[in-house]
Amino acid sequence: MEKWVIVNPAAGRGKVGRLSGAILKAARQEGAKAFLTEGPGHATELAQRAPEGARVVAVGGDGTVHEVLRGLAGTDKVLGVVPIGSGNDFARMLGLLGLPWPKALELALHAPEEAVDLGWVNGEPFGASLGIGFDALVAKKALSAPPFLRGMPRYLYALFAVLKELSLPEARVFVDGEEVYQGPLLLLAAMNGPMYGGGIPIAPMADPRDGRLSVVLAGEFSRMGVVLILPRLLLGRHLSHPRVRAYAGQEVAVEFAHPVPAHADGELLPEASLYRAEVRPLGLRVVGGRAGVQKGALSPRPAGA
Ligand SMILES: Nc1ncnc2c1ncn2[C@@H]1O[C@H](COP(=O)(O)OP(=O)(O)OP(=O)(O)O)[C@@H](O)[C@H]1O
Repeated sequence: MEKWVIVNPAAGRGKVGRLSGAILKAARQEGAKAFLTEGPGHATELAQRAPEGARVVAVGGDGTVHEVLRGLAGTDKVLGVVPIGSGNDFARMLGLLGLPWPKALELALHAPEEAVDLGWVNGEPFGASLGIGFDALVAKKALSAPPFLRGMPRYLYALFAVLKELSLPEARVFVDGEEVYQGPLLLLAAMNGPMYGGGIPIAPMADPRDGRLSVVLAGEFSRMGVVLILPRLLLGRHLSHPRVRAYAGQEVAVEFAHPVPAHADGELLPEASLYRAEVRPLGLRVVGGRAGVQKGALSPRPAGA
């Protein structure tokens, strides 16, 4: 079986770039073909070029994983991950955080594979998360934040800029063909894993092997309501809020009168007024943490050490 390692030097705020020489060398020593991405979209092209049945390892954060996933979803290629990004929610979903990179690479190249559910939305695959509405608006706003703002300050700038001009779209939401909500919508998350946004537990109950998407919907919220629910969201205690609803299903459709932003695994999607998401149960072959746990290979050391 061929093994390809795709390294995004821009991930982890430059950390992967600093480690890239050592990562490429280690991968080649293990008999893998190793590549540095040259820009956005390149990881998808590389993953598409890998032969059928190959194991393709993404080295970076959720953006890198998503790009590789776009290149291999629906094939029998196997996805491995070495999580060294600033957002690593897909790796977190697989139980892969907490390994120094050489160990994570060894696991990704040699551990047995397993299967997890695979999400699709409007023809685009997602591994951990689909977010429609507020969180995607914040991600979009962050793209135009002043360049000197990075990390959390950049996120907070975008958050408050979106809050300032908050206007909720009217939506209709269908789960497995049944209309479950009609009204103003702050956000809808259709989740395969429990977290998005770099560790925000939006759907603590999500299980990537249950054959369903966990849907969390926040309806009509005022600006102050958004600010007040944020601490509860960060603690995963938002589901009991009266304006928050949770569902699970194999198909989710969200209809708006106008296009509304959405993201898949944190990457902005083409804006649409209709999002149709579905899950392919155990439709993605991955190298996850379970095999490593069984072999005793996981340790509690910090990631990327
Ligand atoms: N060679 C490159 N130069 C610049 N950007 C690149 C390159 N290769 C890939 N990218 C882009 O880098 C982006 C960030 O990657 P990724 O999300 O994996 O890292 P991250 O540190 O987790 O970033 P984020 O803070 O966005 O979560 C991706 O959207 C990808 O398109």
